[in-house]
Amino acid sequence: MAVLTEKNLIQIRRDLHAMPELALNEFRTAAYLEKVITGFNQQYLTIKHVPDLPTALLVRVAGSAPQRTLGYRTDIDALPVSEKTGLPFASKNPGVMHACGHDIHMTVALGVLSYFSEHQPTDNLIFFFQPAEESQNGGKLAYELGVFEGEWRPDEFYGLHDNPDLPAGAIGCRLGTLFAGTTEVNIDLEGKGGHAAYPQDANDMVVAAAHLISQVQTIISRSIDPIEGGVITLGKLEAGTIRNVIAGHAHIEGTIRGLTQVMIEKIDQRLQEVGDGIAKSFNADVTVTLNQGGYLPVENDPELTQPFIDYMENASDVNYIETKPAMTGEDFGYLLSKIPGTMFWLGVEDDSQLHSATLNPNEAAIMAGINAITGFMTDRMAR
Ligand SMILES: CC(=O)N[C@@H](CCC[C@H](N)C(=O)O)C(=O)O
Repeated sequence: MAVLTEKNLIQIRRDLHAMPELALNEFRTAAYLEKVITGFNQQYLTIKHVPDLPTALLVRVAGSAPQRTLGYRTDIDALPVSEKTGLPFASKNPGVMHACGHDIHMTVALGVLSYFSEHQPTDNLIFFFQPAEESQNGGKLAYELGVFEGEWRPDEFYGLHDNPDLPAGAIGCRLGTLFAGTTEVNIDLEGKGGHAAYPQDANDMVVAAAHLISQVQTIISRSIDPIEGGVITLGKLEAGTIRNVIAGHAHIEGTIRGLTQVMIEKIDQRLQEVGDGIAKSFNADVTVTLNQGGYLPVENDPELTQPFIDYMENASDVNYIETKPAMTGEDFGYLLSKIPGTMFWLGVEDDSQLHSATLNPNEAAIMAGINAITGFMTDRMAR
């Protein structure tokens, strides 16, 4: 097959959109990606599987006169969101949706790979199709499995995230921190259930959870420097079974975000303290489980990011926009803590936000993204 056309790419994106899979379960997605890739010119390509991370896929493109190896990473997982776009190619997997645009990410990566499979690069290229970005930190898992050893280790790593707030096809970036680090939070409150009519004989975990949730809101407003900021979102609460039974258990899930590691650790510590305080005042067992995994702040390396920005600012066909740091998280932060590189935004212009059931990225971003990235990589390899 020759380089993928815009028509091929749109079809690929729609196929991928219709078959979203959750973190570490992306088996059909990985098989689809591999099928597309095996249709490319194989002369310069080597495909690598990772037995202990079976939905990961790596492809190496051998350079003609390599001085270095450039890495390009895309994430491939979806979210537990029930799609409400009404699109003809909407998710066929009930309750699961590419609500974060990873279908666009994968399509752009395939487009760039397709280009370099026909136009041999001078440097080596590694494409990493990464499972489990939304949870389970697939990037960290891969790194710890030694996936990037030997000739599979990039010297510099690049990756994008789509952004509905930017015009379709625009490239957004900045020096330094692009995305927050995050900590996943689980809180279990254990008391004593009982009859709704006899609260004196029970220990109500709905009331304890309500107090905990309210107190947690004071961490950002009262303990954190407002100039630095931070976020705690408790997105899930489960407690009780019926109106006239006092709940003896409550379970809360959430996420903490901060732009520095110090900030994340401070918020983590305050959350633990609030949990301990609620345990004492409600005579409950409160277990706060915090897991940062690989979601470190995404730090763009200044030496590599400045040439990236220079290219994007000066390329006649790129709409470059300098962006502010965002409180979204990304486990590419972990990979960038090991291998220097740059993460950037690709504008997909939509009224719906990331993680929304109505997200409908503008597909014009696909070709614009591919052109910007192949252009940048070609320029980078010439230096
Ligand atoms: C870009 C994006 O939306 N990323 C996710 C990453 C999830 C981080 C982690 N699992 C957590 O929830 O703490 C995000 O929610 O920002």
